[in-house]
Amino acid sequence: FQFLQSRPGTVWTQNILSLIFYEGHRNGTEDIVIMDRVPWLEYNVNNLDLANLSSPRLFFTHLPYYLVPRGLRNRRGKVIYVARNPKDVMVSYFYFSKFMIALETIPDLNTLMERFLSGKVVYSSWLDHVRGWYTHREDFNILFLTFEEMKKDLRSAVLKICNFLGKRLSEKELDSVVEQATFENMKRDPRANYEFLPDTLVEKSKGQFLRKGTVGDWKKIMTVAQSERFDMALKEEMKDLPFNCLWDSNEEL
Ligand SMILES: Nc1ncnc2c1ncn2[C@@H]1O[C@H](COP(=O)(O)OS(=O)(=O)O)[C@@H](OP(=O)(O)O)[C@H]1O
Repeated sequence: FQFLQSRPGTVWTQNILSLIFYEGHRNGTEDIVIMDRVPWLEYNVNNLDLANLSSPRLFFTHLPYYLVPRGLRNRRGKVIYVARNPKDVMVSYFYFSKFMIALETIPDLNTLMERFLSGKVVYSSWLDHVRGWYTHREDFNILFLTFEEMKKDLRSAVLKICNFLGKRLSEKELDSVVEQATFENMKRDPRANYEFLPDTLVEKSKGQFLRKGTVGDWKKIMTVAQSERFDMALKEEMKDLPFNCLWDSNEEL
């Protein structure tokens, strides 16, 4: 199982899980898109028979902790929660909303920022989402990861996932997972780059699902005033959560 909020690196983690668990995905002999390898829990897009998927069943979701299946509360099933610097999440979503036809295009960043901070966005408040999952962590068998640590040391992140899920890979297999999960290689992999999305869902001239894949892109688009407004709304609230790395000022671009 895997649980995430919107734009934190879902597709990235889906791909890592597919590469870890499916040899045919890893060695390129099978051509199954990651959406079918690790399907969406709350929205069965491709009408898969979810109950009868082979074990271990892998899903992704963007749901808050209180909406996921009750069985997970008894630590039946494992949860990987991936968090990302909320400024990067918001900026990524800003571009994503132009690209996805079903999402309302938000005209400017200030408008999005106020909605983002008050939770009036898809999947609701970033802060409540992260805080909810973190404060209820004892109820779940859960591993917290950040986009930033995955970016800094992908190999260690993949190893953490393998250890958590009890999957042993050889050094060679691990190298292959890490290599294929880099941003550049995922962009080239038609099973992972989401270019399979039809024109009825996305406006391809307006962007890409895998856009930049960097840490700190917010610095290029948010003004100092916007960043301060963001800090004021979130930093105090987050001081008891162990996600300070998300705010590290040494983030690379
Ligand atoms: N391999 C790899 N390395 C680094 N970054 C990656 C990778 N794969 C996806 N991404 C980036 O993740 C962002 C998309 O997030 P999600 O997949 O969570 O989007 S969604 O919620 O499912 O719509 C989006 O971020 P931005 O580029 O900042 O927009 C993707 O580019």
